[in-house]
Amino acid sequence: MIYVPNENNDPRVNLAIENYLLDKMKTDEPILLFYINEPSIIIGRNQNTFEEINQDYVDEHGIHVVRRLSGGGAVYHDLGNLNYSFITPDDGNSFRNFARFTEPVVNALHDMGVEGARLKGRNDLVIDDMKFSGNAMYSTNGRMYAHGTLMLDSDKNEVTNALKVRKDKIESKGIKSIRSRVTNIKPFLPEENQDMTTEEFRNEILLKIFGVDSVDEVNTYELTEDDWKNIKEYTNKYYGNWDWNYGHSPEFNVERYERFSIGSIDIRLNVKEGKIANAKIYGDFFGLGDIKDVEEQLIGTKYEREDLKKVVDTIDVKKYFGDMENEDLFNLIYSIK
Ligand SMILES: Nc1ncnc2c1ncn2[C@@H]1O[C@H](COP(=O)(O)OC(=O)CCCC[C@@H]2CCSS2)[C@@H](O)[C@H]1O
Repeated sequence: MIYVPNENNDPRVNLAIENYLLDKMKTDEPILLFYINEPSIIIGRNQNTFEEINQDYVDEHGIHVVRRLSGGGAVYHDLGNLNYSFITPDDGNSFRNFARFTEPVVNALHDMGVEGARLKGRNDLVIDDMKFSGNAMYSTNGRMYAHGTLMLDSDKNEVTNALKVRKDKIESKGIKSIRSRVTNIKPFLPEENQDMTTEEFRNEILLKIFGVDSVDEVNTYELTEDDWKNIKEYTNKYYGNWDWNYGHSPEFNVERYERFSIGSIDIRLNVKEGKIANAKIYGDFFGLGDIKDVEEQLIGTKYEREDLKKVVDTIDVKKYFGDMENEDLFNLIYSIK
């Protein structure tokens, strides 16, 4: 096994490193990568980002939103969460065999005194039936990775707040995350280890997985300047790019209705690849202009705060709707009440 040290905390970079190692480091030896992310939501490959996150909350708290290659549901990461990733050749028997890759981690946890840790169901690690680790896999061109989270000391409130589904009705063909009771590992560690940092926890797990007493004994590969050049490309092209993180979502519909002093407004949007593909506005308001003009102005706009705000600000709302403000229209289309 080869260990690739990594102290990066940016989820866009971390997922790029993992993707790069999968594509380019063609070795038969399993590679072990760890990463710790700043507050972020990591969306499953086939999910609808718009549906999985609380966008207003995410914007207010500067939480990253990044889509990964592996399937499964959305998870929340912060600096109290350690992610591990085994990158290996795909022998054809390991895909969906979660036990194969979670076993070394579960054993490491047992060695550290977390006795109750075990695999439950398809892809969860639990203690007392409470989840502390979600796992997923991705396979391409004869190579695969199996990765998982380890909630050592995450902010559990944030897990709920950031992942809260938007209140407005969004119909989608995406896969919904399974909501489960979560726990941190920390309270289950022996008392003398409960003040461990996430990095110290990582180093312990590393030693246990390699079965050695010191980091010097771990077979290590340091990323080179050339590796970094490639990793930056992956970051820009995918994980740092709105089109991948949001635009890749399945098509969905948004329906918003509100009664204003000028009458009711009912907006129906169809969003494809993250952009408004169709817009219909109904209601009993008295408009001067043809509402079709407004619908056409909305078409092609990204269903995203800044772009949408720019477009809505150019609309002469008084002409089309009567006594209301551009902000009212924006909030109706986008914000959560
Ligand atoms: N960090 C973390 N760890 C464990 N469980 C979590 C976490 N965040 C949220 N959840 C819970 O899991 C469900 C989603 O479970 P679900 O089974 O739908 O999805 C997963 O587990 C996917 C795991 C992906 C792991 C990757 C590893 C490196 S990058 S991300 C969510 O609704 C919460 O209840």
